[in-house]
Formats: sequence, structure tokens, C-alpha cells
Amino acid sequence: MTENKVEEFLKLELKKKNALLFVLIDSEVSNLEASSKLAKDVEKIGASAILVGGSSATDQIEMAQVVKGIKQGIKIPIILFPGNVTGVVPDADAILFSSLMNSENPYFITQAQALGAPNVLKFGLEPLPTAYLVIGEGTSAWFVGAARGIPFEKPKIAAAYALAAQFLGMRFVYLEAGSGAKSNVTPEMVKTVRHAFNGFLIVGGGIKDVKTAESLVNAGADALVIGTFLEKGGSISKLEEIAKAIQRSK
Ligand SMILES: CC(C)=CCC/C(C)=C/CC/C(C)=C/CC/C(C)=C/COP(=O)(O)OP(=O)(O)O
Ligand SMILES: O=P(O)(O)OC[C@@H](O)CO
Ligand SMILES: [Mg+2]
Repeated sequence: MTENKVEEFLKLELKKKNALLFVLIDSEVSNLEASSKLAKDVEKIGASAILVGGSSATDQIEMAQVVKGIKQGIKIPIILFPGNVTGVVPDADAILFSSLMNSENPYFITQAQALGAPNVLKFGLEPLPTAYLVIGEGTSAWFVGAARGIPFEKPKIAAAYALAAQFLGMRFVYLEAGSGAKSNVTPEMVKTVRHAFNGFLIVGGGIKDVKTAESLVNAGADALVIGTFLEKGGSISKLEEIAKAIQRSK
């Protein structure tokens, strides 16, 4: 078993599919039964990973139960998406070990990481070194993470952060417009970041239709994260259309 099992899996998936769909399950919003069903359904339609987390998901017991429960029914990896140290729980395959590089609070840049690292090791979670960049303002991740949001129309700033992330040895960049964001990250920003950054590029926040998804993948996104669309009752068949479309774009 390689140490970078999930990262290698994602790279292989990327070769096969061109672009990947990650589905975000918020353990605060969906209970265990609903989460397990959702995870199985999205695996069937071609999602490559399940992210579990939330910026205000602080109930570790609940999150641990959801992760454990989901895991039994699926083969694709479960990747933790922590908003704080409370997001580090056992039984997942990996964790977006992220630094909110454009936070104004050093807690979200290095301190939460230092506090969370021992449990990442203890629980045997694969850390995926991730630069988490919050774009725009007004979302939970922006507020909770004390981010100085990168303006949507300033792609070069995002690219400079992504380049810095690369120089710091991070292999993942996550461009985050925020859960339920009114506007998604622009394809232009994705394109500019893609030119600067050589690793795995994740884009999320406010994506809910085929056209947007295709445009972000064509601009160079490796994976798209979708959460709110399903939380708000979006259908699995529509999600399947999105998955199919991005797997043939680019
Ligand atoms: C590596 C460790 C242990 C912690 C990282 C801590 C960092 C960098 C946090 C970033 C700031 C933050 C609050 C990120 C939230 C990320 C997240 C899970 C977003 C998705 O959740 P939302 O849907 O926005 O949350 P709500 O449902 O609570 O609105
Ligand atoms: O909930 P949505 O808007 O799909 O965003 C997903 C993810 O990027 C949020 O952290
Ligand atoms: Mg949420």
C-alpha cells in the first residue's frame, strides 16, 4: 500500500476522466441515513470522492458517525474537509490538509494545522497538502475563516497565491467561492491559476449547472466540488449530467 494512496487514485481517475466530480456532504445538514444513501447514489453516477465537512460543523461525534456510516457502502475515497480541528475524525481515507492562505488570522494558516496534525497521524488519514483560497466575500467559509477574500475580478492575485503554494510544496489548490455562493469562481481566474500552478486544481462554490461546470473544466479545473445543489434538493440525474459533461470536456 503506497502512502499516497488517495492522491494516486485521484491522479489515475484524472487520467481516465479528464475532470472529476467531488460531492460535499455536510454532516450538520444530512443525517447518517440520508448521507449514506447520497454517497452511494453519487458514486453510481461517477463522483470520484466524497468530501465531509462544514465551516460550522463542530459536532465531532456526529461527523465521525456519518463518516463511518458512509464508508461501509462505497468504494470511492472519503476525504475530510475540515473547517477547524473538530473536522479531524477517524475512518476517512484522507483529509484536505489545508491552509487558508489568504486568512487574516494565523490560526487558519498554521495553528489549526498544528493542533490537528497529531490526530491526522493517529487516525491514519492521508494528508493532502492544500492551499485553500477564499474568493469573494459574504460566505460562511469567508466569515469563519477570517479571509481577506480575493476579488473575483483579480485572477492574477489568485495565481500569485497558487504559485506561492507551489513553492511551499503544496500539491493541491482549492479555489473556493464559498458554499452556496451567488457567483462561482470565474473561468478566467481558473485559467490564470492553471497557468501558474502545476498540481491538482479544485474549484467549488455555487456550481449548479452543466454550462458553468463545463466552462470551469475547460479553463483547467481538475475537480469540481458540489454541495448546496444536492442539499437544496437538486436531482441525482441532473448531477449525472454535470458529471458526464465534465468528463468529456477539456
Ligand atoms: C487542517 C485542519 C485541521 C484545519 C483546517 C482549518 C482551515 C484552514 C479552515 C479554513 C476556514 C473554514 C471555516 C473553512 C470551511 C471549509 C468548509 C468545510 C466549507 C464547507 O462548508 P460550508 O457549507 O461553507 O459550511 P456551512 O455549512 O457551515 O455554511
Ligand atoms: O455548496 P456549494 O456551493 O456547491 O460549494 C461547494 C464547496 O466549494 C463549498 O465548500
Ligand atoms: Mg454547508
